[in-house]
Amino acid sequence: MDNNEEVLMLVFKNLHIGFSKIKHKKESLLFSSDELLFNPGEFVAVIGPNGSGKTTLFNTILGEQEPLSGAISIDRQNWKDLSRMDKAKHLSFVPSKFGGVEHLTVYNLVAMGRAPYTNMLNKLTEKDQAVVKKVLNQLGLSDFTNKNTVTLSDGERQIAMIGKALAQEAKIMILDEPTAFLDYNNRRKVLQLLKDIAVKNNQLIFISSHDLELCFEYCSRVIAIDAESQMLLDFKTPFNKEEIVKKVFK
Ligand SMILES: Nc1ncnc2c1ncn2[C@@H]1O[C@H](COP(=O)(O)OP(=O)(O)OP(=O)(O)O)[C@@H](O)[C@H]1O
Repeated sequence: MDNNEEVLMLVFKNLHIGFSKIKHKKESLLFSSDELLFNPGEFVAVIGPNGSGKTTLFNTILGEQEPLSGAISIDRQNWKDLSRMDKAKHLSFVPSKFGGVEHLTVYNLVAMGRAPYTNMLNKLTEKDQAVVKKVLNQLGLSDFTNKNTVTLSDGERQIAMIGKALAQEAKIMILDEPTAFLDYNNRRKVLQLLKDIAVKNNQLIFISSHDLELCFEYCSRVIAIDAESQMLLDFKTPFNKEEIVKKVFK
């Protein structure tokens, strides 16, 4: 590839998102989108009213469900053609709520992010251990290494989950409502952390959120689901907040 050519990370090609015919029900389209390109280093918020399709969009990107039509490609490869392991090397996912698991330490949680690179026995190589250590340092989690994940606060646990995703070294990170269960300070802390990661690691990060003001403040791009026109709308900074809210939350 020509070195000057921009690498296109993720492309939505005329996507139609929704649910296909189930039993006697008709196919239900939630929204469609024109061609959209996402590049490394972007911090993208997916916003929209309850039930507009944010989780469905993430499930489609994650390959958990098929688009009604259109396609998603990553680095010019059709997402559908990649193996599960290859997908895990490209894309990490952080669910909204993780309550912790008894006896699972922060170190072991972060180390689980190395799963796509380890063998069947999940034995960490020196390189894997170095990545886990680096992530723990980067996120200020070194003092929590041996702490049980059930005993962490919601904020600490969310950061540990981001650590697991970082250890996965995927170019794209998707977080479903990462601030939903956090207090005001931790919301800001997590969003600042994600913003820094996007820039420093040159990663493409997607979050879904109902914290519109914070999305406008921290994100570099907002993808909004307009349920009325059934279209995905694309906004870049500087955001015209009033216009976006008016269009999407009628
Ligand atoms: N398996 C399914 N089959 C058919 N429709 C579904 C299915 N799962 C979800 N839906 C519907 O699809 C729509 C979009 O749901 P989705 O969870 O993606 O919305 P959301 O924007 O993430 O909502 P929220 O902000 O409340 O989390 C909703 O109307 C929901 O009822």
